[in-house]
Amino acid sequence: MSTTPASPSASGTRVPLIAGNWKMNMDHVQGITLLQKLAWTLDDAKHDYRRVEVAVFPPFTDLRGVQTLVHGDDLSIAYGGQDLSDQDSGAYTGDISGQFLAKLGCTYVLVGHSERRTIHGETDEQLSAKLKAAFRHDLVPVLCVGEGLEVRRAGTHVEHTLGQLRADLEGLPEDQVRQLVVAYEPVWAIGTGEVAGPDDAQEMSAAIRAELAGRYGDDVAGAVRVLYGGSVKAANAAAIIGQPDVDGVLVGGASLDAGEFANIVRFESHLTT
Ligand SMILES: O=C[C@H](O)COP(=O)(O)O
Repeated sequence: MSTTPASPSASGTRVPLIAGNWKMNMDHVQGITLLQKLAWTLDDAKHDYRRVEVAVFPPFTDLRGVQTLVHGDDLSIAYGGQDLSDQDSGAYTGDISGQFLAKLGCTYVLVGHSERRTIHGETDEQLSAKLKAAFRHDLVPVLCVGEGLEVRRAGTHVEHTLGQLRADLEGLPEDQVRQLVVAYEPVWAIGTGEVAGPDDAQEMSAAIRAELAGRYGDDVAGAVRVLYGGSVKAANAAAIIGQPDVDGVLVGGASLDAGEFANIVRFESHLTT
């Protein structure tokens, strides 16, 4: 049964978002199978999508198939692109416009994932332009920020991550900032099995929210969802999302297994009361 995907309510209550980033995995056939399995598993568990929102970020080549399945089967799973160009059209070989993602029914788009920052050398200036491009096409950006191991060891991770946030949000109006999702991803914990503890996730999420409150006011800061990403599994998701300033998770490897990802979505059922 479909319901409109959840979003933060007008009262400021933040609906948790469980997002699966498939990265460069799953061709368009495998992607459909994975999404079908995920939807069936969550259906069997009578998952309430208004209570916990679910989104997937497949490779670009999967998006048309994902759109067809989501619409055809009336699924409540949202989806988005893993990146977008800061331009809308033109001679930019290999790039994908936000306009194309919007036309494919994407709700979200990842901006500044650490693999884009490190492997592709994306700068904060480019990411700031990509955020603006996303909003031009009514896409909700999931802005990824976070520090590498050396910065963490030096103890300057909060300052470093807030510096990225400030630079990326440069020039963005308040009404757009309030729609954002921010994902804190300590790079040293991505795909390594190393997980920042729930306290680390809370420390950074609270710092991000305080930064937003200082610049845009409590109302805006209270609306922005802050996710944690880095080796999240069903076994550690509940403790992380249980933190007061953590509003969900951005999952890589574990999102490629429908059963494991569904268990992360159902994190509330693993909470001890
Ligand atoms: O986008 C997802 C993050 O990079 C985390 O990936 P991971 O769960 O495989 O560590």
